[in-house]
Amino acid sequence: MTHSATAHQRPSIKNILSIAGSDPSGGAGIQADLKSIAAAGGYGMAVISALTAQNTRGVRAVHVPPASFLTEQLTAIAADLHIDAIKIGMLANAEVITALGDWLNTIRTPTGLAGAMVPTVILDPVMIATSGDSLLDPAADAALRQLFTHADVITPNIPELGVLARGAVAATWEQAVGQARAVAAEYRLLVLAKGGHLEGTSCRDALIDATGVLTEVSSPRLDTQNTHGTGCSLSAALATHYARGGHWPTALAQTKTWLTEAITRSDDLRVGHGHGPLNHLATLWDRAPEGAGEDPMPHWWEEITPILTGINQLAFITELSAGTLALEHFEDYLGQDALYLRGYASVMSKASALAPDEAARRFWAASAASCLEEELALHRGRLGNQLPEPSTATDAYLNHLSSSAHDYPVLVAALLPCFWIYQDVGRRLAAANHPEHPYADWLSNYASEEFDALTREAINITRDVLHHAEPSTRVSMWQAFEVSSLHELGFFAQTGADTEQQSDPVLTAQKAPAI
Ligand SMILES: Nc1ncnc2c1ncn2[C@@H]1O[C@H](COP(=O)(O)OP(=O)(O)OP(=O)(O)O)[C@@H](O)[C@H]1O
Ligand SMILES: Cc1ncc(CO)c(N)n1
Repeated sequence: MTHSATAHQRPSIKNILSIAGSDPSGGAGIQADLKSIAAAGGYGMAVISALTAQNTRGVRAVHVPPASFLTEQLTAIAADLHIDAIKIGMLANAEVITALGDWLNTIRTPTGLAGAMVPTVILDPVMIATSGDSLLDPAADAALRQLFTHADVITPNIPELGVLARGAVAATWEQAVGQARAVAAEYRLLVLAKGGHLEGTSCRDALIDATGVLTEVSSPRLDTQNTHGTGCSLSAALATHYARGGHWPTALAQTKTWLTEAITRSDDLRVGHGHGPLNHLATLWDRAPEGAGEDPMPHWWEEITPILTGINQLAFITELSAGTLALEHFEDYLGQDALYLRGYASVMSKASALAPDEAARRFWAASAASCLEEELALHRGRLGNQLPEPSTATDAYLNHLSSSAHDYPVLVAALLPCFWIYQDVGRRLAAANHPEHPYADWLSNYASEEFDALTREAINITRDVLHHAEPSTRVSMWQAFEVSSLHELGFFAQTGADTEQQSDPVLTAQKAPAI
C-alpha cells in the first residue's frame, strides 16, 4: 500500500522516533525525548544509540552498544511501524553515525529535504552535555557532517554551531545568525540557532536558511540552573509539532511556548543537586486539574496561540484581508469550505443526537441548520452548484471530526475551533473590510453578532461538559480541540496563496495536518 493510499486510515496520533542516548537521571536523551513527544501530543518510539551513566551533575561513563545492534533496532521498527518524524540526538562515534546513515539511506533520498511522504528528520548535533562533558568522539566530526545530508533541520547550541561553522564561539545573536546562515548554505538545510548559551535578558531561537531568518521566537531568560536536557527536549518537541501541523513557524512557536513553561515549572520537581531537568508534563497536568473551580477555557485559548499566529501569518489571510488575494485562490478556498461545511453540519447533527440535555440538543441542531442554509447559500452565490473534489486538508479535518463523534465530550471539543477560530479570524478580516473591498460580502458575513452568540454558547457547552468529565476525558477533549485547531491551520494554508509562493519548500505546509 502506498503512503497516500493509507492517508485516511492513518492513526490520529503521529509516530515520532527518537534515536538518542539514554540518561538514567531522566532529564536528557531518550528519556527527555519521550516525555517531550508525549507533551507535544505524539506517540514516542526510542532507539538507544548509547548508554550514559550520568546524573544532574555530570556524565561518569558512556557505553556504546555495537553499531550493528543500532541497525537491528531501526530495522525492527521500520518493518512494522509507520514513522512520521525522526529526532536524532547523541550518536557517540563514527561507527554509530555511519550505521544510522546507511539505514536512513534506505528510507529517504539524500536530498536534504523531506518530501511529503518520508519522515522529517531533526538532528540535534549533541557534542557536549550541559555539565561540559563530551558526548561525541572528536574523530566523528566528518561522519556527522556527512549525516547532515539526511536532515531537514539541525539544532546546534552556540558552541556546537561554532564548531560546525569552523569559527569561534559566537558572542552575540547576530554572529550566531551569521554562522547559522553559512552552515545552512553549506549543508542545504534549516538551522535552528538557539540563544540559550548567550547572555542577555532574553533567549532567542530562530530557524535560519541560507538567505536568513525564516522565523524567530523569544522568551525571557529564566533564572534557573534547571537546564539539563533543554536542547534534547526542544528538538523532540519540534519534530512532533511539525509532524502534527506541517508548518515550521507554528511548530517552533508551539515548542517555545511549551519549553518556557516547562523550564519555569522545573522548580516543582526535586531531581538531583546539579542542573535539574525540566517539568516536561506540567502543562498537560494543568489541563486535567483535580479540582474544578477554575475556568479552563482561557487556558485552552492561550495554548493554541501559536496556531493562531500561524494562521494570521498565512498569505491567504493577509492577502484576503488586504483584498489582493487572487480570485482563483479564493475560489479554491470557497469550494473546499462548502464541502467542509456540509460535513461539519452533519457532524453537528450527530452532536445534537448525542447531547444529554434539551438546550444542547437544540443548539447543535440549530447550528447545523444555520451552517447549511446561510453559509452554503453564500458559497453557492459565488460558486454555483459546482463543487470540487475534497482536498487532503478537507478530508483530514472531516475525518478527525467524524472519528471524534464516538464520544459526546470529545466531539464537542473537536467542533469548538471552527466556531472560536473562525470568530477570531473573522473579526480581524471584518475590521479590514470596506465597501470597495473585492470580497466585501464575504468579509461582512465573517463577523456578526449572531455568530458571536453561537460561539459563546459553544464555549459554554464545552466548559460545562469539561466540568463534569473524568480527568482522562478532559485530556482527550483538549487533544481533540488542539487537533481541530491544527486542521484549521491546514485548511487555511491549503490554497495556492501559500503552497505556490513559498521560496523554500520546507517551510510550506506540504500536506494538510493529516492527523
Ligand atoms: N535560562 C533559560 N531561560 C529560558 N530559556 C532557556 C534558558 N536556557 C536555555 N533556554 C532555551 O532552551 C532551549 C535550548 O537551548 P540551549 O542553547 O541551552 O540548548 P543546548 O545547550 O543544546 O541544551 P542542553 O542543555 O540540552 O545541552 C532554547 O530554546 C533556549 O532558548
Ligand atoms: C544521553 C544524553 N543526550 C544528550 C545530552 C545533552 O544534554 C545528555 N546530557 N545526555
